[in-house]
Amino acid sequence: MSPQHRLEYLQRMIVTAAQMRSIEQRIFDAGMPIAAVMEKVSGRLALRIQALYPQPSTHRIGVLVGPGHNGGDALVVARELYFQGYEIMLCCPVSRLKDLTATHLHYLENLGIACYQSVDPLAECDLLLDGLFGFGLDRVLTKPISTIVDVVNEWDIPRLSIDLPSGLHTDTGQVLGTAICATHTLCLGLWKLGLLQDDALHYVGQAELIDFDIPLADIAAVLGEMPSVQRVTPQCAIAALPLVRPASTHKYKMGHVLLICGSRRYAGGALLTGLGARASGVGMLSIAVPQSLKSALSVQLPEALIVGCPETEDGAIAELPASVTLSSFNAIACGPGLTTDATAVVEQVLTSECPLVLDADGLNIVAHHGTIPTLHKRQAPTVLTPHLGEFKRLFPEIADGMDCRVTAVQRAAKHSTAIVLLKGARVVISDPHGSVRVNPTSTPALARGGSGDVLTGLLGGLVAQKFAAPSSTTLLDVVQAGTWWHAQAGCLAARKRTELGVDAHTLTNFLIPALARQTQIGTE
Ligand SMILES: NC(=O)C1=CN([C@@H]2O[C@H](COP(=O)(O)OP(=O)(O)OC[C@H]3O[C@@H](n4cnc5c(N)ncnc54)[C@H](O)[C@@H]3O)[C@@H](O)[C@H]2O)[C@@H](O)CC1
Ligand SMILES: [K+]
Repeated sequence: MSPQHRLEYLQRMIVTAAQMRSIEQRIFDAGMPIAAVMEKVSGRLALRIQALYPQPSTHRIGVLVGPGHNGGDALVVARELYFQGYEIMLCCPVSRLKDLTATHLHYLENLGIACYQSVDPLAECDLLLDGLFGFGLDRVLTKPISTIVDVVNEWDIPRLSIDLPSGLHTDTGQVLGTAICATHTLCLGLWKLGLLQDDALHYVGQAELIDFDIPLADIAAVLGEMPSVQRVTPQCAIAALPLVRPASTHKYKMGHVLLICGSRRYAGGALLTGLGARASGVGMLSIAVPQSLKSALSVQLPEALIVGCPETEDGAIAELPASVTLSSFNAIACGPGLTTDATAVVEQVLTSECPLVLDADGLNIVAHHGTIPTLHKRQAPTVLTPHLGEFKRLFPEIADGMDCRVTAVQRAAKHSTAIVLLKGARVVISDPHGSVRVNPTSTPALARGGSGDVLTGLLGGLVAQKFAAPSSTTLLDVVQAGTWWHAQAGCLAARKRTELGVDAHTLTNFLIPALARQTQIGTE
């Protein structure tokens, strides 16, 4: 495998602490000495740290040393940086160290490097390395370590965590008492699940993977040939998008999506969903809205077929006109701006045999009817796109006390037989078989009213294209690709316009530029 393919493969992998330990054990059992692995890891860490924090602007580095091999890594990095001319100060608040860690500490002390139990002498450093705990952390931090963590978090000094910020649970990303709030996290070998949990993001800072040549066979032996939990990468997202259209195609072969959205109260939801669907490249776009929105929407989306529907007194869609045949569409996306008055329409689409993307009030109506029994009656695939509040309404038993978004979404998808996409800073998507995708790149600029409507439209258009023509791309692939694309548009818009400047309408204008940019990168 070429280095580029290896890197792409590693970027997709996610491990729990138990899986990492099994992989590590296989390497040791095969004959690689533990000390040699530590040297290798730390050599690569030291190179990266020098690139991120070059001399002379960074000169004095404080190193927090814990009892295990995370502390050992930190000591070997400290030794290498010392020989590169950095001034090193150690803080090791524990007396019982693992043997290898103790040996390295002994050598550093013999080199004349000062090691303190207190952290106070490190207050004037230019950079702090956090080697207190890695994936071996198994309980809540207590004094004096918890105090040290709290003290350094107050200092105005960059903090670089080795493997993961000390104090974070490796799998759930939850804070065990307190945790280092890192500027950078250099994750070793394989991405730890906890770094992809929303609760952890405040602590993780800029995260990077440091490859240390774990044999792929050992990864596959533990995670499987097709690991069920994966990160979304640009390559796999781009591969699932309908970018190359057959030369002799026509509009009906490129999918026909029906959007059902909007109400007099939430007229904008229909437009944003429509603009998202338009960007998907779908061959035909039909939008069912309350009759009173029809003329305004026709002006704003001239290429779409706008279907005016009878309205309730409050201006919600009362029913679909008899002229609409649901089975003639390749996909339906339903929900944004509907209000819960549109119950009859949602019931109607649920009984259709058309692939369905459900969002917003579409989800609330399903939750009201009982999620699992309602979805079990469906013949065609369903994609649910809840935010956390909607997820709790849809799956109250699963959401109750959930500490890991990945396992919660996995369970929700299995129980409901739908694809479940849980929105958040790190969107998690699972199919009913338990295959999970986590989108690792996004922007808080997307935390804004209407950006979900854009996603629903985009997904609707992509799903319609998938079902319009036979393809080997799975529905999960399509949903992860749409999620990635939406996030990339947010990132590009935030770069050009600041995070404040990414209203949902603006976001739709960045969908195509973001894709154009990424596909050039992806094919280079
Ligand atoms: N997986 C791998 O292949 C490699 C792992 N390495 C490093 O080794 C680390 C894992 O090493 P370890 O297994 O020694 O684990 P850690 O270094 O994370 O620490 C575990 C030690 O801390 C103690 N401990 C756990 N929670 C505590 C708490 N709240 N308060 C006080 N003590 C606590 C444990 O009893 C144990 O002695 C990784 O994160 C990484 O930095 C690298 O050295 C080399 C390669
Ligand atoms: K650490």
